[in-house]
Amino acid sequence: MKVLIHPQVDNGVTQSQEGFSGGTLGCQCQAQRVEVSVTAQTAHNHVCGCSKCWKPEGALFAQIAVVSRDNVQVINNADKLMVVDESAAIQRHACKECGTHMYGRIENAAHPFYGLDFVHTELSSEEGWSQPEFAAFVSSIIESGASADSMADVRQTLKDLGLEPYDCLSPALMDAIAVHLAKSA
Ligand SMILES: N[C@@H](CCC(=O)N[C@@H](CSCO)C(=O)NCC(=O)O)C(=O)O
Ligand SMILES: [Zn+2]
Ligand SMILES: [Zn+2]
Repeated sequence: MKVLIHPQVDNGVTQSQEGFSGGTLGCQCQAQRVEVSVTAQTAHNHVCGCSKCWKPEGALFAQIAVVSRDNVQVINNADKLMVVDESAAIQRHACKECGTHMYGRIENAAHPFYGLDFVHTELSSEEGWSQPEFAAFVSSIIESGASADSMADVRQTLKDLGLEPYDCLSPALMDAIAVHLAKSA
C-alpha cells in the first residue's frame, strides 16, 4: 500500500535543472517572514525520517539538502530566528513564530560536514533545486510515532519513488564520513 512520504515527492520526484543557482527560502508566517538567500545549487538532497529535521504539517519525512555555508544568508527578519537545540551537531535555526527551520549550521570545525548548511528547498518558490536522491534514517520515523508494522509499505513506497531507503545516510555519505574520521584519527 502506498504511503504519503512528503508533499514534494508524493507525486513523483521533480528533476533538478542544470544551471540552477539558488533562490530565497521563506518561513510560513503570514507577515514579517524570515527570508534566507541561498546563492548556489544544493546537493545530496534526500528525504529524512529523523526526529530532528523539520517536517511540514502531516508529513512523515523531511526533505533536506546541503549547500556551502558561504552561500547562505538571512536577508529578512533574522531577529525571529532561534536555535532549536544548542546541543545538536546541526544547529537548526527556526522561526520562533511558525516553527519552520530555515537553515541548519554545523559550528564544530571537526565535524565531517563542517562548512555545509542544511536547508529545506521546498521553502522556496523557485524551481530547479537538486532533486531528492535517497531516503535517510527511515527506521527513525518510528521514534516520531510511526508504527513498526507500516515500515514495509514505507520502504516499498520509497523504492517505487526511486528513493532508496537507508537507516542512516546513503553509502556515499557514510563513506565520506568514514574517510574524514580516518584522516583525522
Ligand atoms: N534516530 C535519530 C537520528 C538522528 C540523526 O542522527 N540525524 C542525522 C541526519 S539529519 C539530516 O539528514 C544527523 O546528522 N543528525 C545530527 C543532528 O541532528 O544534529 C533521530 O531520529 O533523532
Ligand atoms: Zn515564521
Ligand atoms: Zn534528519
